[in-house]
Amino acid sequence: MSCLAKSYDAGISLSNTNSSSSIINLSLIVFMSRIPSNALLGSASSYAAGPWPRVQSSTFRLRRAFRLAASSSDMFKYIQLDLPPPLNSNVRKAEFIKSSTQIDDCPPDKLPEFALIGRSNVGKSSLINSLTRNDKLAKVSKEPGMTKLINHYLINDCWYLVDLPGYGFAKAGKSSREEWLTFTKNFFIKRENLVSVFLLIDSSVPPQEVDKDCANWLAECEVPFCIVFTKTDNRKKEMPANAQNIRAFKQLMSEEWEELPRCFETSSRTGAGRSELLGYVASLRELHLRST
Ligand SMILES: Nc1nc2c(ncn2[C@@H]2O[C@H](COP(=O)(O)OP(=O)(O)OP(=O)(O)O)[C@@H](O)[C@H]2O)c(=O)[nH]1
Ligand SMILES: [Mg+2]
Repeated sequence: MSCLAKSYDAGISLSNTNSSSSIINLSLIVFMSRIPSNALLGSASSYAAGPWPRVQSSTFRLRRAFRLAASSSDMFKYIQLDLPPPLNSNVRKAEFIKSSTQIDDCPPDKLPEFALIGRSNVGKSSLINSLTRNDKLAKVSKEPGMTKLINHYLINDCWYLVDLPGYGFAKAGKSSREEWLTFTKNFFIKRENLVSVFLLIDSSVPPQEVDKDCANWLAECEVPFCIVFTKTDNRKKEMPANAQNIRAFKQLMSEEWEELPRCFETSSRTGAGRSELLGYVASLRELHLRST
């Protein structure tokens, strides 16, 4: 595979290329190309309260595994690891553990975590309920700004889903936007056991600049993430079709990204994309275990 990465992705792409032997072919793609700082930081700063500090590679163990694969800041490496298929993608048990106002209050154990971020109302809490098949687990509301704290949900007693407050809530004042930034910045930077982030994008509306900015600063912070398009069942009147919105968002990202992070198309109403996302989580957990 040859590709000159223009911007950079500290992500993982999973593809089942060898179904006969039931081996998940885990393609670990690490782009270590220099980011066009004006494009990236310029757009990110349009809604960031301040410059996002770079994350130390030692902060995330999984990330350290990515780093080992790259030898220079202007190269990308493509490594394939053969892993057994995800064995434990079922959700047998899901429980709310706690809400935290700050990182120090989060559960102290080191179980692998997957955090959901995205604009207010994009469907983060609904996705948690859909993944766990429990409509009462996370609070859902038509009104944006429902989730205000870091909420930890323990799955099968061995990993966490983390619901975070949404961004881009127009009615939120400057101080609450800054609060959100401090909140999530700290979470991404300090949380050692954060394996990956799901960046949720509403497929029922055309691409939003703020979502692309969010993807860019996740990359800038070297936070591994995948993109989860939500509400694929929800066709809004007088809006382009969801598939068209998804294509347009990918197109927008491709202007800066040589290779996009892994993408999922989901609906919390119909359960579309649920098993794919859970399979992805299971494989990442396995990789995480191997890298620690
Ligand atoms: N049609 C449809 N509606 C959805 C879907 N997911 C969420 N919604 C609706 O979107 C609204 C917002 O959902 P939430 O899950 O509360 O969104 P959130 O991202 O957690 O919002 P905040 O906590 O405010 O950041 C609710 O009315 C949900 O019923 C989906 O897949 N399809
Ligand atoms: Mg919510």
